[in-house]
Formats: sequence, C-alpha cells, structure tokens
Amino acid sequence: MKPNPMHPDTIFAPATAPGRAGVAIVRISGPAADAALSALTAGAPLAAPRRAARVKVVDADGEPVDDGLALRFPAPASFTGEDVVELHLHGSRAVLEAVMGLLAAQEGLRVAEPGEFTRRAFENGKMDLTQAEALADLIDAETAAQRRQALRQMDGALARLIEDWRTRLVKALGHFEAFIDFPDEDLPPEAQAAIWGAVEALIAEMTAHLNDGRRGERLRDGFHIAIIGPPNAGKSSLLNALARREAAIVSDIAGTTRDVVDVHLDLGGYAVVLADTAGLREAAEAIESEGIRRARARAEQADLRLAVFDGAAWPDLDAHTLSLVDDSALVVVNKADLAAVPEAPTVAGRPALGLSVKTGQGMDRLLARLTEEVGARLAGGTGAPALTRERHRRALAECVEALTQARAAALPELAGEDLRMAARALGRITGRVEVDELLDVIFRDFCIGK
Ligand SMILES: Nc1nc2c(ncn2[C@@H]2O[C@H](COP(=O)(O)OP(=O)(O)OP(=O)(O)O)[C@@H](O)[C@H]2O)c(=O)[nH]1
Ligand SMILES: [K+]
Ligand SMILES: [Mg+2]
Repeated sequence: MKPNPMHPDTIFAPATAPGRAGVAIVRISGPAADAALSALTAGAPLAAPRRAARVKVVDADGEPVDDGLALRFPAPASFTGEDVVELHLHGSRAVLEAVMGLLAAQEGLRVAEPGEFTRRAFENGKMDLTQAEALADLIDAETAAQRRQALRQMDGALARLIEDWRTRLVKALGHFEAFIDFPDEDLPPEAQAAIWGAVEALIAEMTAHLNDGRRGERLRDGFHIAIIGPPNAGKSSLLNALARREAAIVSDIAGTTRDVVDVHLDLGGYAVVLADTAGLREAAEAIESEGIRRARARAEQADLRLAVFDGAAWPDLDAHTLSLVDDSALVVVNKADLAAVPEAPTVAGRPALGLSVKTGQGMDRLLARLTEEVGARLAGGTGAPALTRERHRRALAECVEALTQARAAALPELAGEDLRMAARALGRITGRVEVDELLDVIFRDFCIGK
C-alpha cells in the first residue's frame, strides 16, 4: 500500500486477552506488515489475501518459535484500512513474549498504543466515531440488550441518523448562504419557507431524541434501582437474594446498613445497578444520619425506587417511607411469613407485592415485575437508534440550541453563523466536521442554475 503520511510506522499487539489459552492472536498493521511476516517466517512465500496459511515462526537464527497460522488483509480491505497481518499462535506466555520480541526488533515496527488500531480505522474512514465507540461497547457488553445496542450502533445506525440530519442542515445552510451572497435578489418566499421548514423539522426530530429518557445511556451504563425502606424491613436481605450472594450485611439490628451497597445484575438481558441503602428513620447518631442522607440522595438519582416495607406489623406501615412512595416507585411488603400480608396488597392506594425473602414466596413475581418495569423504560418505542453517551447528548443539545437561535436571529448573517454552529455540533458526534467541504459540494450544484 502507499504509506500513510500520518502513520509511517507499523504497529503490532496481541488481539486476545493475556494468559494461557489454546490460541493467541497477534495483529500487525501498517506498511511493513507483510515484511514483518516474511521476517518471522524465514522469507517463506506469502499466502494469498484472506486465506489462512500454516506458518513456521522462527527467530533470527532460524530456531523454531511456534507453528501457527497467518492471515493477510492487504489495504484497504482490512480493519484499519492499512495492510494487516494476523498471526494465530499457541496461547502461551513464552510464545507470545518471543514473537512480540521478534516483532519489536524489526525496523519500523512498534507496539500499538491502546485503541490505536481502531483509531487508524477511524482516520482511514473505515468507521465514524459512533461506530468506534460501539466497538468498545460491544467488547464491554455484559448483557444481551447491551450487545444488541452496540451491534446496531457498530452497524452505523446512529451514524446514519446523524449524517441524515447533518446533510439536511447543510443543505438548508447552502440555500441560506446563497441568499446572503446575492443580496439584491430577494430569496423567494418558497425558498425561505423551505429553509425554515427544514430547520423546524430538525428541531422537532432532535428534541424527540433528546427527550427519550436517556434510554441509550441507561441501557449501556446500567439502569439504576435504589432499594429504600425502614430499618429491618429486609432491604439488604432482598439485595442479597437478587444478587445471589452475600453482598450486604444482614442482621436483626435496626440501622445495620450505612453505606450504599451496589450490585450489578443482568435482569432479563438488561444491565441493572441495584443499590441497598440505610433504613429511613430519625437517626440516633451522626454516622447513621449520614447513611440516611446518602440513602435519600441515591433514591433521588435512581431510575426506579424499590420501596420495601416491613410486613411484620401489617397493615401498619412506616410513615417515613410512605412519604417517598409515588407512582414511579415499585412497592413490596416483606416478611409475609410473619403476618397475613396479601399477595397483592394495596399501599398508599397503589398496587404492591407481598413477599417473603426468607421463604422465597413472591420472589418470582417481584423478578417478573422488575424485569417488565426496566424493559418498559428502556425499550425504544420508535425503534430509532439511541444516543448512547453523554457526549452525543451534549452535542445534539448544542445543535438544537443553535438552530433555535438561528430561527430567532435578527440578521440573515447571524442566522447563517448559527446554522453553521449547529452543523459543526452534529459533526462532532460522528467525527465528520468538514462542514465547508460538504457545503462546497452542495453550493456548487446550487449555483449552476445561476
Ligand atoms: N421472618 C422474616 N425475616 C426476614 C425476612 N427478610 C429479612 N428478614 C430478617 O430481618 C432482619 C433485618 O434484615 P436486613 O436485611 O438486615 O434488613 P434491612 O432492611 O437491610 O435493615 P437495615 O440495614 O438495618 O435498614 C434480619 O434478621 C433478617 O434475617 C423475611 O422475609 N422474613
Ligand atoms: K438490619
Ligand atoms: Mg440493610
């Protein structure tokens, strides 16, 4: 391939996790990738592209190092867009160390920095920023819903949405600038209507995406559920039961839990962060009241509050916790084994669940309700690709702000500047910021008729 002036050096790194394994893969990318393979295999002829070939890796003295497979992906049809070679070796520390050492000793080769392969793929136009982020998300995915969202974004669903908005916006901007450049000719009213109609439509669509309840970020980072309730209601017991491990201390002493205890769960394919908190009451001392302050703060930030009442004294329920129960909370009454708590009690006029963490009675129903609740709040009603990072949301909000400002601008020049700002904000999401380039193309077409 012709050397990329931006990346004269060839990089290499293990593509598989460290440690003993049947196979370890080392990836080499850059202009010297094929030369590196030749050097490792005593000049054996290179195999055809994208065909696995058996190779004997040898050191500088011709001593065998390993027996493996090599795959070549000549530029530009590779992950990075450069010449890429993949070596499939035996996954031992000794083999990997030897091969890494042999590669490092070659002229023009160096160990890749974290994320450098993907960075080169982005710089060579193989993917946009949202796709690069999605690749990282897919590697980190722990639940089925995270995997699906990451795959979809990696496939370019979000990038296409943003690019569609950006193209429409730059088109409107092109028409608008034509109008500024030819001040003696009045922009015909239908052209004006078209520009502002396009801006209105963009504001409406983008605002709908911003108001999606942060579903993409929640799905990616985890949906936060806070368990709240009076002391000794069995909050920590419930957390442990849902987490299937003794994550929080349980005792019959009221006020056991002080710090917020988080556990990560896979709830029906959704990533959930479940928090146990201190029991709510008028605290006896400073440490407990700090715990209660944290409990309230966490309850406030949570996406869902799971209120746990002590059913031992049913139907008397704790007033502190009752005051925090609203329509968005899920309510359970625990210790149904100690009192005649109904399966479906009514608490503060709202339907609740009777439960015994001790006997397990009602736990299946609670799990089903929780999964249903989380699913309902995370599922995308429209099926449109979600914004999955705060970064996307900020840039899109900036774009809407600039569009709104453009609409209100007193002078066409000012409105034009606002529209440019809006387009740049969108471009930052995908990493395609060359507004002028795109504008040139559109503007050129536009002016042919003049
Ligand atoms: N009989 C009965 N006891 C339970 C049940 N769930 C929890 N307990 C007991 O109730 C006591 C308090 O449980 P915890 O889980 O520590 O309660 P908590 O709400 O976390 O209490 P604090 O952290 O002090 O606010 C413990 O002795 C538990 O074993 C239940 O369903 N039935
Ligand atoms: K307790
Ligand atoms: Mg507790």
